[in-house]
Parts: sequence; C-alpha cells; structure tokens
Amino acid sequence: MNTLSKAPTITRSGDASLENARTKFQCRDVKVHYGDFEALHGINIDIPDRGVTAFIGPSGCGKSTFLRTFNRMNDTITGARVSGEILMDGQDIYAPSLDPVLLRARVGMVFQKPNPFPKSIYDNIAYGPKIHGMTNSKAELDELVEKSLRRAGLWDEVKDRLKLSGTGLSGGQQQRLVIARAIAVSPEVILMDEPASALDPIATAKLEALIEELKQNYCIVIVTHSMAQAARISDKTAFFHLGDLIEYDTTETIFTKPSDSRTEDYISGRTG
Ligand SMILES: Nc1ncnc2c1ncn2[C@@H]1O[C@H](COP(=O)(O)OP(=O)(O)OP(=O)(O)O)[C@@H](O)[C@H]1O
Repeated sequence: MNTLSKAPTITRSGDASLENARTKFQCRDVKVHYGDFEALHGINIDIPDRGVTAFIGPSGCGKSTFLRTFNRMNDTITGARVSGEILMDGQDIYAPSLDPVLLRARVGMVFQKPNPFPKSIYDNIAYGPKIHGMTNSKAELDELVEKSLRRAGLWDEVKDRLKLSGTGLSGGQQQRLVIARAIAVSPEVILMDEPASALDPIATAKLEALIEELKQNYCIVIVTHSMAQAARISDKTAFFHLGDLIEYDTTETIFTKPSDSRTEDYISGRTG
C-alpha cells in the first residue's frame, strides 16, 4: 500500500535498533530549477534514518532548496521545478498520486524564524492532530498536546499558560513550540532550516539538546551556517558548493580529514 497517497493514518514502524543504519531518503540525480536557472545540478545522496544529517556550504549553494525537496515545499514556489528521484522508505515522494499534505505531516519542517500560528499555545499543537483526525475526544487531544510539549522540552515552561498566545513566548520557546507542533502529527522526519540562527546561546543550547534527544526517534536534516553546530550535533555532514554536493561523510571525517580542498577551505573559514 502506498501510505503516502492513502489512509490518513500516520504511524511509525520498525525496530529502533535495526533502523539505526536504515536509509530514509534515497536521492538520485535531483535537480531543481527556478525558471531557467538550475540551482541544484543532480544530487545523489542517501539520508539515514534516526540521526542528524547536516547540510553545510556557502550562501546560495542550494542547501535550503535541497532541504525543501524532502517535503515538496518547492511545489509552493512559483517557477520551481524538481526532477530526478527522491524515495522515502522506497516510495517516490514525487509520484503524482502522492498527497503533499500527508507527506508534510510525515516530514515536518522548522524554519529559521520561529513561526507559531497566531493562536493559543494549546491550539498551535492541537491544530494538526485535529485536521488529520488523530484523536477521538478532548481528553485524547489534551494528552497529545501535553505529550508533544513534553517531548519538545517545553511543557514545564508553558503548562500554566496554554491558553495564551504562542507568539508571546520567547524566540527559543517559540522554536520549541514549532517543534512540538511538528511532533504532534507523528512525523518521521524533521527538516530544520537554520533553526537556531535567531536564537541566543542559551536557547541554542536548549535546542541542540532537544535535537540530540529527538534523533533517537526521528530522521533529522538540518541546514546550518554554524560549523561548530554541525560538528556538535550531526552524525553525517554534506557539503554543498554552487549547486553541487561536493562531499558527504560522517561528520567526524568531514571535519577532521575532508577529501576535497573546497570542503577543507570552507570548514576552516578560508571561503564562505
Ligand atoms: N524562489 C527562488 N527563485 C529564484 N531563485 C531562487 C529562489 N530560491 C533560491 N533561489 C536561488 O537558488 C540558489 C540556491 O538558493 P538556496 O536558498 O537554496 O541556497 P542556500 O545554500 O540555502 O543559501 P543560504 O545559506 O544563503 O540560505 C541561489 O542562487 C538562489 O538565489
């Protein structure tokens, strides 16, 4: 059964220990055009499940463009065109029969600027589960809201003000609220596009601790401009340059013995 195009039931499956080495996404010759401009020139990469993969590279090299291909967010950009093949758990996520709304529940996204809905903290989390018909009663919904906020490390800070607006939280809290909102619909993947760039060092540390914990259960792909952050939190790192994937390896290898001089120049701060 093609779970992406059929029932809205969103389930996780598999044994965590077995899935450590599993591939979540297989990308073959992925190109993205904006009109006539080719932003990505044919990317081949396998993204592992249950771990953090970092995309690094100079501004404009295509990191965000590539990240958006994993939940078809490029579909929403006028003139953007994706070609090649992206398989998620072996299923073509660009198949015409696929429902992008269901895909985006399975592949959540967190942006640079925290973007809570202008609704209460509670409603920010409850919104997705309601749309997807995931709960049968108010009590179940309450439980899911609490569980999601707990998993995002935010429950203790907000449990007494669930009815207040999500936009009234601090930047770091808003970012964790957005992560809780993504978690609420039981995603398998969380894409993060420079999620800490608007946060102070303390909020960044909390976010990184959260990512460290979430990676036990989710495939996380993060775009970051911070080499230190990539080195701290990711298991694998992909270095992009001018629309090409130059090098992809364990984070340790990329940061200690990169094989391409362009990678070395970038991570050592000589370019970028
Ligand atoms: N909506 C768009 N329309 C046209 N061109 C775009 C669009 N979005 C991105 N581009 C171009 O595609 C290329 C890749 O951009 P992208 O934002 O993916 O790079 P990036 O590596 O994420 O950059 P940054 O680190 O600055 O966020 C750039 O040349 C950019 O100008």
